[in-house]
Amino acid sequence: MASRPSHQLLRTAIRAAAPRVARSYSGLARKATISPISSSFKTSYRGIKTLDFAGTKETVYERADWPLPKLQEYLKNDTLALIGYGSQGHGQGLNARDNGLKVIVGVRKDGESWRQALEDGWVPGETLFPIEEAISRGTIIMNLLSDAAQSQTWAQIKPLITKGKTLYFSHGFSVVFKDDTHVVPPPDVDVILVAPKGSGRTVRTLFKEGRGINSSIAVWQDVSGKAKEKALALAVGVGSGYSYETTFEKEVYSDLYGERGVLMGGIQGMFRAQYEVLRRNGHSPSEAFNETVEEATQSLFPLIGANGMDYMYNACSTTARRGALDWAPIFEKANLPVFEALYKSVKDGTETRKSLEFNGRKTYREDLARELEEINNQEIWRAGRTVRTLRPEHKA
Ligand SMILES: NC(=O)C1=CN([C@@H]2O[C@H](COP(=O)(O)OP(=O)(O)OC[C@H]3O[C@@H](n4cnc5c(N)ncnc54)[C@H](OP(=O)(O)O)[C@@H]3O)[C@@H](O)[C@H]2O)C=CC1
Ligand SMILES: CC[C@](O)(C(C)=O)C(=O)O
Ligand SMILES: [Mg+2]
Ligand SMILES: [Mg+2]
Repeated sequence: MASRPSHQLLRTAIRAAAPRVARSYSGLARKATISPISSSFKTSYRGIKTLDFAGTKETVYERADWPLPKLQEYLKNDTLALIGYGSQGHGQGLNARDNGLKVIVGVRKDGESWRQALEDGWVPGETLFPIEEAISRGTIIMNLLSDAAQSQTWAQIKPLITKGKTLYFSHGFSVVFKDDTHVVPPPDVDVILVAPKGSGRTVRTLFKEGRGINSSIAVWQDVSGKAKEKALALAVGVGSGYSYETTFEKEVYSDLYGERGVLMGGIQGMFRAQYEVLRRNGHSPSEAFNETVEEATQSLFPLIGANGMDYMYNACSTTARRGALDWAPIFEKANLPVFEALYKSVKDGTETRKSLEFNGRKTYREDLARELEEINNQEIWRAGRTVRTLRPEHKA
């Protein structure tokens, strides 16, 4: 088994570093007029950590740096204007509201998002407004419109983002690909990024479980000198457990790449290819589905998630281990050129332009829904629906 730091070791390292961190945060505590941070370190442990990630030292910021009273105090004069109410708007908005922050939502009046916001308890005229009005009322403008809509609405939105406000994104897309999106923030506002590394639905469920999503944070423009601090506070506010520092560029390249690759497109393609070959060789739909998707998602992938690849291998037969070890490099070699092509397509803006064109259409919702319905009707996923009905938790 690969070695990893024990919790005991981690706790010892954290205790040893606590006084140094407490000192470095005492200045911050004074500026923010909050109770001295050193006292909270007596009861909670150090939130900021330098950890060794496979030989590279990186800094990770933890929620423990921002106990709720400190977070609320820090943002007490701010109104978070959350623009857009898709998956992230829902997750981040409800978490920030539950954290006691002042949050308002801005969406198109009477659109689908308006309806969903109403369902989640946002109140028209109090916490729910048309986009322009929400931006005017907010101090921290959280642009959570779809990436295509961020570009389309920029000309109307930009003049409302006045000096002293903070512009917040959850993706580096709009500002990094400015030649295509034309999103160039005003020079007199802080521009920050908090990008949860997971679906907005998970941002919400992990928060409700008392856990937190991993997020990337970055600063594009620091006018106040406090942009990073704000990003860290907001990351906690919207439900992050751990924040990893990056740049807008690195975030958008890795994110567009990952979702097209292993996270979504790659895994879909791999599942389908394996299933098809099983079917061509006379295996039944249930057998092909169980051996491809059900076992992966219900048994083996959670083992990787919990304890790593070696753990999953060791939980499988020696027969499986031998064969998988032999075939892994073959898959790696076959996939490497595909991933190289994908990264290039991301970095040169091809993926951005395709996304802007497609998701900028008036019919983007129906067009996406139509394609997803086609997938839903593929035999593999139809077979999956029946397999899932047999799960104990399934309710007829
Ligand atoms: N989905 C996720 O889990 C993640 C998303 N992100 C990033 O977060 C941001 C938000 O993404 P997500 O939550 O998925 O939202 P979506 O991409 O699903 O966008 C939905 C929102 O955009 C609005 N919208 C779309 N077109 C327009 C338009 N022309 N004018 C005004 N509003 C429009 C919709 O309003 P209406 O209902 O009125 O059409 C809705 O509120 C993006 O930058 C994304 O990359 C980052 C991490 C994960
Ligand atoms: C993997 C898709 C994602 O990047 C995400 C949930 O993190 C997205 O854009 O939705
Ligand atoms: Mg993404
Ligand atoms: Mg992502």
